[in-house]
Amino acid sequence: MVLQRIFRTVIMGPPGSGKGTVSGRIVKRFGLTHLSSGDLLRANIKAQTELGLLMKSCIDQGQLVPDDVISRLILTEMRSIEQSSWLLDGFPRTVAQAETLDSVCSVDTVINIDVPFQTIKQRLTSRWLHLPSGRVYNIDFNPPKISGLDDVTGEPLIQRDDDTPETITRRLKSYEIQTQPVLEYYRSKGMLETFSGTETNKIWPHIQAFLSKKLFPQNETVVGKA
Ligand SMILES: Nc1nc2c(ncn2[C@@H]2O[C@H](COP(=O)(O)OP(=O)(O)O)[C@@H](O)[C@H]2O)c(=O)[nH]1
Ligand SMILES: Nc1ncnc2c1ncn2[C@@H]1O[C@H](COP(=O)(O)OP(=O)(O)O)[C@@H](O)[C@H]1O
Repeated sequence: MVLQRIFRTVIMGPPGSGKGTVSGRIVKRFGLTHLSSGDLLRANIKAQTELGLLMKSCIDQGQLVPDDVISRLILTEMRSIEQSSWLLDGFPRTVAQAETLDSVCSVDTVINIDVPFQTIKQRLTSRWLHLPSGRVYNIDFNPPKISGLDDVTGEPLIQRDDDTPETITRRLKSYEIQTQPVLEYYRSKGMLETFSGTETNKIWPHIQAFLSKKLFPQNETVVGKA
């Protein structure tokens, strides 16, 4: 499917709401380039860059990394894919970050996945991750074909150091205090589209229909006409 113009979207939601899972589906269905702040930070930690080493303790404690650090990282990455349509996952997480993003580009729409915190807590302790690609699994929801191994590469999966019950509680708190105001920021600009539920498979068809309409308005069926 070829897009007629550059399309930029942000996906938001509390930790564990399914942003990575839905992003994978959006990439597959609409061919947007996925930019994930969490994946970028984890790649830096894995490669033991100076930035990665500095940020690891912050992330493991369930705190947000400083605005200037993550903004620089994301904007550098964004510049390298300037001519592509993209999907930004995990950024912005503060109003200051949203303002920085606004100052460099215009975003077409913001997708907000709204899942109750109680549902999330269960999910995150059984999350498994393929670090190089960011592919996520869950032992209850979408287990890998072979336990502990990535379906595509056969490489080992890991559990994130910040997916412990105590850190999850801290991340949810920081979401409430620092990130929920970003929803208000986008809502007041008329850019926010919220999808609520407890199951990704039920939320996904609505997101897919919404994006189809945004990306390919010419394909919309005209109801009521012969
Ligand atoms: N049980 C269950 N797990 C899900 C569902 N959707 C996603 N997950 C899992 O929940 C965890 C968090 O999802 P993820 O996409 O990583 O969320 P993110 O932190 O918002 O990016 C992963 O282990 C997913 O496989 C769902 O509908 N039900
Ligand atoms: N935009 C951001 N601002 C500050 N910290 C961030 C940002 N994105 C990611 N991080 C850090 O990386 C951690 C993991 O992010 P992510 O993979 O997006 O996790 P989650 O599953 O919590 O949505 C966050 O808890 C935070 O410490």
